[in-house]
Amino acid sequence: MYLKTLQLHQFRNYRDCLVNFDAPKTILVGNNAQGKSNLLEAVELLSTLKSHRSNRDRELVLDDTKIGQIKANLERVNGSVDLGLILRSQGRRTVILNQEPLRRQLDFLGILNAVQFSSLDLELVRGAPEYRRNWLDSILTQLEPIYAYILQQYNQVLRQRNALLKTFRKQELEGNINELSSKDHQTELALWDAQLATTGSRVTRRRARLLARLAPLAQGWHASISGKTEVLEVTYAPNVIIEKDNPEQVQQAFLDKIQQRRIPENRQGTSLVGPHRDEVEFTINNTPARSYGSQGQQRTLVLALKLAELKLIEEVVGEPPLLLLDDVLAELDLNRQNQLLEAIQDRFQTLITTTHLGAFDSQWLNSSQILTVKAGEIQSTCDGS
Ligand SMILES: Nc1ncnc2c1ncn2[C@@H]1O[C@H](COP(=O)(O)OP(=O)(O)OP(=O)(O)O)[C@@H](O)[C@H]1O
Repeated sequence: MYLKTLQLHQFRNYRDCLVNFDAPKTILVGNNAQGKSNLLEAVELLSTLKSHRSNRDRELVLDDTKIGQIKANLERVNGSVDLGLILRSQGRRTVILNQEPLRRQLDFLGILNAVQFSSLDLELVRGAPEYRRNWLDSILTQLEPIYAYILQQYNQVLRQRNALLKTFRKQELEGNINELSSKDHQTELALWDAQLATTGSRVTRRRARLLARLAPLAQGWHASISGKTEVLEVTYAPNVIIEKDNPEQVQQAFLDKIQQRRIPENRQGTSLVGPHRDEVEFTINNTPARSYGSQGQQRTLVLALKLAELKLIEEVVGEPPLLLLDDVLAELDLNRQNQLLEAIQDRFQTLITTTHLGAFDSQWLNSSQILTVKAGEIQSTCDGS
């Protein structure tokens, strides 16, 4: 797929801006805080309807204005698509596909596919398990937009079950509980247990399937970037262990584990079983990458994960997704830059932000459109200037 134009109106620090992308690679160069990442964020929003930097639309709309807009024209194999997103500093968003506002946001997902790679992604290796869960979830949403709905349902059940456990715990501590109310609690909780198991097993099974496909791709890339000196293992460590991808069996495993954890759950007043406690483990040559990996190894690992993501989305969607490199290319040494260049060639449209062009391999510079970003405005930089 190919992003032909991007138009920003009152979005972040852009008042009005139109960008025509006329090469498979675009380098956005500029000093700090000029709006380079904001532009990638706009593409991310069109892709997932989420920004990894903000949950509040108020922050996305230009200060002192009420409505912001992102528009794009995307070329896909089966034709051209116009995407639009209206953001309000107060109030709901409007998503627009081919000039028609959509009732369901779900129908907007999966049209523009993109893989992001920023320096924050090192947290995938170093950070808390939540980063790795969010990473799996964002890939799944791109591959299978209905997953956004499945996850939302699970989180809703989890919130309600947690609220119930908290209330029971409070009543117990206050001594406000008798045999009858205790029975009522058990009955009510059993209903939520069943819902947690049903919705949770949908999440777990999808994450397991994703990692089964992603891990060998990441392993291949890691071996190639490290010159075959390192072996990467990517292992899904779900909170509820699944033996077979069978819905009934997974739900039963959930219910069994809930039963086992009943006492600590009641004591802590929160749900201890379910995919909100999943983990993904990375080991390099049998040592955990999180605690023992060197900076260089961790960077190689993240690059391998991103390349795996790119390939998998391409396989499943049937078209190469966009690649958004936010301030990471200049941090890669020339060997890794070249690996990346070889991997993407001209097949994956790539938008790259950087504060300086000096660290780029000349092959990158020669094959890219270079745009200068300054205080929310964009100028094209002609060759040799
Ligand atoms: N809602 C908003 N309205 C106006 N300006 C905003 C808004 N949100 C962010 N900004 C401004 O956008 C700028 C940050 O832009 P951005 O994050 O894209 O930086 P960048 O060019 O990628 O820089 P760096 O190289 O430091 O990452 C800041 O000046 C910030 O004040």
